[in-house]
Amino acid sequence: SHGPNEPRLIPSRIPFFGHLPGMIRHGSSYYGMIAKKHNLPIFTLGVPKSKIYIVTSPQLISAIDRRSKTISFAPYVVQFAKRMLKPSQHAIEKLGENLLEEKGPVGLRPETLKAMHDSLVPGPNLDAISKVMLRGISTYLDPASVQESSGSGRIRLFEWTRRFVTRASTDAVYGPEKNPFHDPEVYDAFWTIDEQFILLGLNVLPGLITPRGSRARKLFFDAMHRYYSEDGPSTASALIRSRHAVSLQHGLSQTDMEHFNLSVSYGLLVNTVPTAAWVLYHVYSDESLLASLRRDIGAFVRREEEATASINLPEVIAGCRLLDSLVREVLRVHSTNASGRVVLRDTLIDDRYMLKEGATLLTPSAELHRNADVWGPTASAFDAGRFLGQKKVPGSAYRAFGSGASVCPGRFFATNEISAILVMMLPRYDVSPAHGRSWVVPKTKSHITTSIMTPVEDIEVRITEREEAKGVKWTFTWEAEEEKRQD
Ligand code: HEM
Repeated sequence: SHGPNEPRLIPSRIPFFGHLPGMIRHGSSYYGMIAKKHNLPIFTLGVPKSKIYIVTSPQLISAIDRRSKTISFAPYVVQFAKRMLKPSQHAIEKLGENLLEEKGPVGLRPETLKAMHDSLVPGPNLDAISKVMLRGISTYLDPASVQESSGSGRIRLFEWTRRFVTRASTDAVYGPEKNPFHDPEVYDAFWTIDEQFILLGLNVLPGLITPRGSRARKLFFDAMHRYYSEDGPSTASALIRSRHAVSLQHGLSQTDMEHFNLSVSYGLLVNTVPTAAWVLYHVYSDESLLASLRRDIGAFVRREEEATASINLPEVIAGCRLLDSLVREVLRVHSTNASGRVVLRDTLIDDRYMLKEGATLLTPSAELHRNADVWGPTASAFDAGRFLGQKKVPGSAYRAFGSGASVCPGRFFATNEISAILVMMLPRYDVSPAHGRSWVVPKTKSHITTSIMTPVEDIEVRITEREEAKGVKWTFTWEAEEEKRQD
């Protein structure tokens, strides 16, 4: 049934399955096709046994964000846990408690989320993990390591980025001393789980449907078991320690805590890796952007002695506006998340639209990021400087990290890491396509669980040290200035 005040139902010619085949065939671009045809700020798509509201207007998103308790992201978190993390019944019950937050922000889910936000917000905790991350990245990006990775002369850009971002991010979060990802088998297992995500997520006889995925998940859980048994969390970041404390308070078993780390690693890695690789691609494939950024970053280089150079990362991140704009623009252009919510109780939004309990609500980022009413006539083009001169857009129109109560807690860390990679690369290295002289714009694909598009085929490049960088000893530091932050 469909109420008169519900968002308009878009009819489908396919009985029973409704819009499901279109959604499977076209992925998130299906919503854009329908939005364009009907030009509606919100509409309903029927699917078997349920309905989905699609929102394409930033104003309505703000109204929805204000109702985050009844139009909630939390059921997705519970579903993710049930399908992917092999939790105990007790853990699932705990996670599903107080979903509507009628007792206030208490319970496993809201308290864990708060612990994540608190430990990743700009401040001493974020500085501490950024420092460890920086150390990890600089080891991989020193000339000897880059030379080693170039073995045959070619580097697969996304795969290479994945290697050092995984290492540096997990060292930062799990602590460099006992980080389970040091074991190459754990690294491979994690990325196999990602590859087999859809099959594992079906949660039906995974051992038969995806033996590889199933084995990888077991290997990952076993590694986390060793980490917890060796008191790994005591050597970890505030993020892991505070999650650990909340889990203990809610009586989670050690096994559940170990398993829940798959979701931590997932959030930590799967979007940062492709974003960092895209940033490198966009800068190195555009000579004038490359020159501008080298000039702007150059202003932050200290040369105290002959043949030495140093950069303090927080200064560049705070002061280089083009770098900031570039990272935002890469995320805007390649973002493809649906930011799902579940309507937990009938809710009226904008005094007009009645959203019914049990329905799903999606705010597809790609659609909003291409909206010319918001971004102007160049909405579909890549423009690294867009955010330098951009007229004010509503915050809810920029969807790369979601918004409202479920906004990504890792956004500051991710931005620090992506910026750090660029700042360490640009002064020292040239990157050129391995085949031919010109860069080819790659075809892209989306992945059901990640928020960033990836190329259908990896981009092969050559990385060479710049003449002017040879023989110079580079140092990269993370010294945050407390006073600056308080301004
Ligand atoms: C470029 C990198 C990243 C992108 C594009 C990204 C994007 C997103 C998006 C779109 C959401 C969903 C928000 C919503 O639906 O409203 C999200 C949620 C989340 N992200 Fe990120 N993320 C990134 C990096 C990170 C990092 C580094 C971490 C961990 C340190 C992280 C942890 C999380 C967590 C835990 C959630 C779930 C929040 C909740 O439960 O409400 N993300 N992220």
